[in-house]
Amino acid sequence: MEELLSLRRLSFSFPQQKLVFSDLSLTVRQGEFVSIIGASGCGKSTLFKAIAGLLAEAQGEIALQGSARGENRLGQIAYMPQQDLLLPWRTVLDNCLLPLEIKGRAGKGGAATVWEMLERFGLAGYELAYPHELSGGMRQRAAFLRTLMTGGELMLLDEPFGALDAMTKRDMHRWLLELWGELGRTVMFITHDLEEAILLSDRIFLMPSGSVGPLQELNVGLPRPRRLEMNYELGFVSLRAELERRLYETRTV
Ligand SMILES: Nc1ncnc2c1ncn2[C@@H]1O[C@H](COP(=O)(O)OP(=O)(O)OP(=O)(O)O)[C@@H](O)[C@H]1O
Repeated sequence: MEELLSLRRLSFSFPQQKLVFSDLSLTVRQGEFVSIIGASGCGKSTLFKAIAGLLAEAQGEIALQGSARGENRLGQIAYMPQQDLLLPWRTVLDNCLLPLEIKGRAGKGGAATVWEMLERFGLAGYELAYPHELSGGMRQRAAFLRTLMTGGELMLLDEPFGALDAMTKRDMHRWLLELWGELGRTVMFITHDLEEAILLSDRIFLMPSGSVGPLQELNVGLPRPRRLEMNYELGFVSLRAELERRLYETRTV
C-alpha cells in the first residue's frame, strides 16, 4: 500500500510551555485505519491539530502524499474535533452542506448528494431537523458526514464515540466498519477505548505520556471484515491484554 502520511521527528510545545510531544515518527498507508491511544493529556488532540495544519509551529516534518508543505494540508484533510460543533441554528442538511458551501459547490447537485448521503448515514427523515432534536449517535453521524463532505483522502476523527452509551457505541462500530469498507478512506482515530481501537484498526499507536519515549506500534492483524462478536475471541482478548500491559508501562515510566 502506498504511503499517504508521514511524520518525521515531530515535536510540539505551546508558547512558553513544556513539550507536549517530541520526536514522534509514523507513517500511515493509503486506505488504512489507524488508532492513537494514550493517557489523558499526552497530546493526542494536539497531534491531530498539527497534522491538520492548524499548528504551524510544530517542529519536524509532516508530509501528505509526499508533500511537506503545510498549506497543502489545510483543506486536504478532513478533521473531526472532539466536540461535534454542529451549528445549532442550521438544519442537519445545512450543517452537512457547509463544507460544500465554503468551496462554492453547494448548489442543487450538492444538496442532492448530501440528502442521499444522509439516508446512508441513518438520518433519513431528519434532514430538516436541528441538532438539538437528534440523539447523541445521530449527532455524531451528522458531524461525521459533515467531515466527510470536506473531502480529502485522510480523515482525522478525535474520539468520535467517547460520549455515547455502550449500546449506541456498538451500533456506531457496526455502522462505521461497514461504511469504512465502502468509502475506502484513510482514517486516523483517537480513542480511550481499547476494544474499540482493536475492533476498528489495522494498527494502533500508543503515545508516550510525559512527552518522552517513542510511539509504540501494535499490528492488529485480525481478519476483515470484522464483526462485533470478535471481541470474545482469543486473538482479540490477547491483543487487549497486550495493549493494556503496554499502556500501563508507559504510564508508570
Ligand atoms: N491551547 C493550549 N495552550 C496550552 N496548553 C494546551 C492547549 N491545549 C492543550 N494544552 C495542553 O497540552 C497537553 C496535551 O493536550 P491534548 O488535548 O492534546 O491531550 P489529549 O491526549 O488529547 O487528552 P485527552 O485524552 O484528555 O483528550 C495537555 O497538557 C493540555 O493541557
